Amino acid sequence: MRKKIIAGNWKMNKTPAEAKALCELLKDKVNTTDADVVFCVPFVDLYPVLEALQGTNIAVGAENMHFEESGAYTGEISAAMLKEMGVKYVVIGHSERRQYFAETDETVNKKVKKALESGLLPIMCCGETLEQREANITIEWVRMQIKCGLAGVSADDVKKVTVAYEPIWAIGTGKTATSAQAQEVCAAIRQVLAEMYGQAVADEVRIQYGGSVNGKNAAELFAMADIDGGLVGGASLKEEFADIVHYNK
Ligand SMILES: O=C[C@H](O)COP(=O)(O)O
Repeated sequence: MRKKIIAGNWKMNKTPAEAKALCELLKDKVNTTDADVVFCVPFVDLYPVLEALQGTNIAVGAENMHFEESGAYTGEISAAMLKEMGVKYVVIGHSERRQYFAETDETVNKKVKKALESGLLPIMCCGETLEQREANITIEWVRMQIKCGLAGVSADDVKKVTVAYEPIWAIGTGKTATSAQAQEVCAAIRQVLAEMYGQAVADEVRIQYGGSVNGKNAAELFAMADIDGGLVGGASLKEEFADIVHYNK
Protein backbone atom coordinates (compact mmCIF):
# COMPACT_ATOMS: atom_id res chain seq x y z
CA MET A 1 0.00 0.00 0.00
CA ARG A 2 1.57 3.26 -1.13
CA LYS A 3 1.28 6.22 1.22
CA LYS A 4 -0.30 9.21 -0.47
CA ILE A 5 1.88 12.25 -1.14
CA ILE A 6 0.13 15.60 -1.37
CA ALA A 7 2.42 18.46 -2.34
CA GLY A 8 1.69 22.14 -2.76
CA ASN A 9 3.66 23.90 -5.47
CA TRP A 10 3.54 27.57 -4.60
CA LYS A 11 5.22 28.60 -7.90
CA MET A 12 6.29 32.30 -7.92
CA ASN A 13 3.97 33.33 -5.10
CA LYS A 14 4.48 34.60 -1.53
CA THR A 15 7.20 36.85 -0.19
CA PRO A 16 9.03 35.51 2.88
CA ALA A 17 6.63 37.31 5.25
CA GLU A 18 3.60 36.07 3.31
CA ALA A 19 5.07 32.55 3.27
CA LYS A 20 5.35 32.59 7.03
CA ALA A 21 1.77 33.75 7.35
CA LEU A 22 0.52 31.01 5.01
CA CYS A 23 2.37 28.39 7.07
CA GLU A 24 0.74 29.72 10.24
CA LEU A 25 -2.67 29.54 8.56
CA LEU A 26 -2.20 26.00 7.23
CA LYS A 27 0.17 24.08 9.42
CA ASP A 28 -2.22 22.78 12.08
CA LYS A 29 -4.84 22.06 9.44
CA VAL A 30 -2.59 19.90 7.27
CA ASN A 31 -0.27 18.39 9.89
CA THR A 32 -1.00 14.69 9.51
CA THR A 33 0.81 11.39 9.22
CA ASP A 34 -1.95 9.84 7.07
CA ALA A 35 -0.24 11.21 3.96
CA ASP A 36 3.12 12.81 3.23
CA VAL A 37 2.43 16.53 3.01
CA VAL A 38 4.99 18.76 1.30
CA PHE A 39 5.20 22.53 0.76
CA CYS A 40 7.31 23.26 -2.34
CA VAL A 41 8.19 26.93 -2.13
CA PRO A 42 10.34 29.61 -3.78
CA PHE A 43 14.02 29.59 -2.77
CA VAL A 44 13.77 32.79 -0.69
CA ASP A 45 10.90 31.29 1.30
CA LEU A 46 12.75 28.13 2.25
CA TYR A 47 14.23 29.42 5.52
CA PRO A 48 11.07 31.03 6.89
CA VAL A 49 8.99 28.02 5.84
CA LEU A 50 11.43 25.50 7.35
CA GLU A 51 11.38 27.51 10.55
CA ALA A 52 7.60 27.89 10.64
CA LEU A 53 7.04 24.16 10.04
CA GLN A 54 9.50 22.95 12.67
CA GLY A 55 7.95 20.33 14.92
CA THR A 56 5.31 19.36 12.33
CA ASN A 57 5.20 16.40 9.93
CA ILE A 58 5.10 18.71 6.93
CA ALA A 59 8.14 18.42 4.67
CA VAL A 60 9.63 21.22 2.62
CA GLY A 61 10.56 21.09 -1.04
CA ALA A 62 12.22 23.39 -3.57
CA GLU A 63 10.75 24.07 -7.00
CA ASN A 64 13.94 23.58 -8.98
CA MET A 65 17.72 23.08 -8.65
CA HIS A 66 20.80 22.95 -10.89
CA PHE A 67 22.38 19.65 -11.91
CA GLU A 68 26.00 20.71 -11.38
CA GLU A 69 27.71 20.41 -8.02
CA SER A 70 28.83 24.06 -7.87
CA GLY A 71 30.54 26.64 -10.06
CA ALA A 72 29.97 29.54 -12.41
CA TYR A 73 26.20 29.30 -12.83
CA THR A 74 25.02 32.74 -11.82
CA GLY A 75 21.58 32.76 -10.25
CA GLU A 76 21.39 28.99 -9.76
CA ILE A 77 20.96 26.86 -6.63
CA SER A 78 22.65 23.49 -6.05
CA ALA A 79 21.30 20.29 -4.54
CA ALA A 80 23.88 20.48 -1.73
CA MET A 81 22.65 23.97 -0.78
CA LEU A 82 19.08 22.69 -0.52
CA LYS A 83 20.05 19.58 1.37
CA GLU A 84 22.07 21.50 3.95
CA MET A 85 19.10 23.78 4.64
CA GLY A 86 16.89 20.84 5.52
CA VAL A 87 14.94 20.64 2.27
CA LYS A 88 13.65 17.12 1.56
CA TYR A 89 11.97 17.22 -1.86
CA VAL A 90 12.63 19.03 -5.13
CA VAL A 91 10.25 19.50 -8.06
CA ILE A 92 12.05 18.73 -11.30
CA GLY A 93 10.95 19.37 -14.86
CA HIS A 94 7.68 21.16 -14.17
CA SER A 95 6.04 22.05 -17.50
CA GLU A 96 6.49 25.76 -16.70
CA ARG A 97 10.25 25.19 -16.41
CA ARG A 98 10.20 23.29 -19.69
CA GLN A 99 8.10 25.97 -21.40
CA TYR A 100 9.70 29.17 -20.10
CA PHE A 101 13.21 28.10 -19.10
CA ALA A 102 14.15 25.66 -21.83
CA GLU A 103 14.33 22.57 -19.65
CA THR A 104 14.59 19.37 -21.64
CA ASP A 105 14.29 15.69 -20.84
CA GLU A 106 18.09 15.68 -20.77
CA THR A 107 18.39 18.38 -18.10
CA VAL A 108 15.53 16.78 -16.19
CA ASN A 109 17.46 13.52 -16.18
CA LYS A 110 20.65 15.22 -14.97
CA LYS A 111 18.74 16.97 -12.20
CA VAL A 112 16.94 13.80 -11.08
CA LYS A 113 20.27 11.97 -10.83
CA LYS A 114 21.95 14.85 -8.98
CA ALA A 115 19.04 15.18 -6.55
CA LEU A 116 19.18 11.47 -5.73
CA GLU A 117 22.96 11.50 -5.37
CA SER A 118 22.58 14.43 -2.94
CA GLY A 119 19.89 12.79 -0.82
CA LEU A 120 16.96 14.84 -2.10
CA LEU A 121 13.69 13.23 -3.19
CA PRO A 122 12.71 14.31 -6.72
CA ILE A 123 9.15 15.01 -7.79
CA MET A 124 9.63 14.52 -11.52
CA CYS A 125 6.94 16.09 -13.70
CA CYS A 126 5.59 14.94 -17.04
CA GLY A 127 2.51 15.58 -19.13
CA GLU A 128 1.13 16.37 -22.54
CA THR A 129 -0.11 19.51 -24.24
CA LEU A 130 -3.67 19.82 -25.54
CA GLU A 131 -2.38 19.37 -29.11
CA GLN A 132 -0.67 16.12 -28.14
CA ARG A 133 -3.83 14.85 -26.41
CA GLU A 134 -5.92 15.72 -29.45
CA ALA A 135 -3.39 14.00 -31.71
CA ASN A 136 -3.74 10.87 -29.57
CA ILE A 137 -0.08 10.70 -28.63
CA THR A 138 -0.42 11.32 -24.87
CA ILE A 139 0.67 7.87 -23.73
CA GLU A 140 3.56 7.67 -26.19
CA TRP A 141 4.75 11.15 -25.16
CA VAL A 142 4.57 10.52 -21.43
CA ARG A 143 6.27 7.12 -21.77
CA MET A 144 9.14 8.86 -23.54
CA GLN A 145 9.38 11.53 -20.84
CA ILE A 146 9.58 8.84 -18.15
CA LYS A 147 12.20 6.81 -20.01
CA CYS A 148 14.38 9.86 -20.68
CA GLY A 149 13.91 11.42 -17.26
CA LEU A 150 14.84 8.23 -15.45
CA ALA A 151 17.63 7.02 -17.76
CA GLY A 152 20.47 5.65 -15.64
CA VAL A 153 18.47 5.76 -12.38
CA SER A 154 18.77 2.47 -10.45
CA ALA A 155 15.84 0.39 -9.22
CA ASP A 156 16.69 1.28 -5.62
CA ASP A 157 16.78 4.99 -6.41
CA VAL A 158 13.64 5.08 -8.51
CA LYS A 159 11.63 4.13 -5.42
CA LYS A 160 12.62 7.52 -3.97
CA VAL A 161 11.22 9.35 -7.01
CA THR A 162 7.65 10.64 -7.12
CA VAL A 163 6.30 11.05 -10.65
CA ALA A 164 3.85 13.92 -11.10
CA TYR A 165 1.57 13.55 -14.12
CA GLU A 166 0.31 16.99 -15.08
CA PRO A 167 -1.57 17.43 -18.33
CA ILE A 168 -0.47 20.91 -19.37
CA TRP A 169 -3.98 21.84 -20.52
CA ALA A 170 -5.26 21.28 -16.99
CA ILE A 171 -2.71 23.46 -15.18
CA GLY A 172 -4.17 26.64 -13.71
CA THR A 173 -7.09 26.46 -16.13
CA GLY A 174 -9.77 25.10 -13.85
CA LYS A 175 -10.06 22.29 -16.41
CA THR A 176 -9.30 19.08 -14.51
CA ALA A 177 -8.64 15.81 -16.28
CA THR A 178 -11.45 13.41 -15.47
CA SER A 179 -10.48 10.76 -12.97
CA ALA A 180 -10.61 8.20 -15.81
CA GLN A 181 -8.30 10.28 -18.03
CA ALA A 182 -5.85 10.82 -15.17
CA GLN A 183 -5.95 7.15 -14.16
CA GLU A 184 -5.34 6.00 -17.73
CA VAL A 185 -2.10 7.95 -17.98
CA CYS A 186 -0.95 7.17 -14.44
CA ALA A 187 -1.49 3.45 -15.16
CA ALA A 188 0.56 3.83 -18.35
CA ILE A 189 3.32 5.47 -16.31
CA ARG A 190 3.31 2.53 -13.90
CA GLN A 191 3.40 0.18 -16.88
CA VAL A 192 6.51 1.82 -18.34
CA LEU A 193 8.11 1.75 -14.88
CA ALA A 194 7.33 -1.98 -14.73
CA GLU A 195 8.97 -2.50 -18.11
CA MET A 196 12.06 -0.63 -16.92
CA TYR A 197 12.35 -1.94 -13.35
CA GLY A 198 9.93 -4.87 -12.90
CA GLN A 199 6.42 -4.81 -11.44
CA ALA A 200 7.47 -4.98 -7.78
CA VAL A 201 9.56 -1.82 -8.06
CA ALA A 202 6.93 -0.05 -10.17
CA ASP A 203 4.36 -0.81 -7.49
CA GLU A 204 6.43 1.13 -4.95
CA VAL A 205 6.77 4.32 -6.99
CA ARG A 206 4.28 7.04 -6.13
CA ILE A 207 2.50 8.79 -8.99
CA GLN A 208 0.71 12.08 -8.42
CA TYR A 209 -1.86 13.84 -10.54
CA GLY A 210 -1.61 17.62 -10.94
CA GLY A 211 -3.80 20.12 -12.78
CA SER A 212 -6.61 22.10 -11.15
CA VAL A 213 -6.86 19.77 -8.14
CA ASN A 214 -9.21 21.29 -5.57
CA GLY A 215 -11.10 20.46 -2.41
CA LYS A 216 -13.99 19.07 -4.42
CA ASN A 217 -12.30 16.83 -6.99
CA ALA A 218 -9.42 15.47 -4.87
CA ALA A 219 -11.35 12.56 -3.36
CA GLU A 220 -12.38 11.14 -6.73
CA LEU A 221 -8.94 11.61 -8.29
CA PHE A 222 -7.02 10.17 -5.34
CA ALA A 223 -9.31 7.14 -5.17
CA MET A 224 -8.02 5.92 -8.54
CA ALA A 225 -5.80 2.83 -8.40
CA ASP A 226 -2.63 4.43 -9.76
CA ILE A 227 -3.00 7.95 -8.36
CA ASP A 228 -1.07 8.34 -5.14
CA GLY A 229 -1.80 11.97 -4.36
CA GLY A 230 -1.48 15.32 -6.02
CA LEU A 231 0.80 18.18 -6.99
CA VAL A 232 -1.35 21.17 -6.25
CA GLY A 233 -0.78 24.70 -7.53
CA GLY A 234 -3.42 27.39 -6.95
CA ALA A 235 -5.34 25.57 -4.22
CA SER A 236 -2.17 25.05 -2.15
CA LEU A 237 -2.10 28.80 -1.45
CA LYS A 238 -5.43 28.75 0.35
CA GLU A 239 -7.18 27.08 3.29
CA GLU A 240 -8.69 24.78 0.68
CA PHE A 241 -5.39 22.88 0.70
CA ALA A 242 -6.56 21.35 4.00
CA ASP A 243 -9.62 19.89 2.25
CA ILE A 244 -7.30 18.28 -0.31
CA VAL A 245 -5.03 16.83 2.36
CA HIS A 246 -8.08 15.45 4.21
CA TYR A 247 -9.80 14.38 0.97
CA ASN A 248 -11.01 11.13 2.49
CA LYS A 249 -12.55 12.60 5.64
O1 LIG B 1 2.46 22.06 -9.87
C1 LIG B 1 1.25 22.23 -9.87
C2 LIG B 1 0.52 22.26 -11.08
O2 LIG B 1 1.14 22.96 -12.09
C3 LIG B 1 -0.95 22.44 -10.98
O3 LIG B 1 -1.31 23.78 -10.83
P1 LIG B 1 -2.86 24.13 -10.57
O4 LIG B 1 -3.28 23.27 -9.41
O5 LIG B 1 -2.86 25.60 -10.24
O6 LIG B 1 -3.59 23.78 -11.81
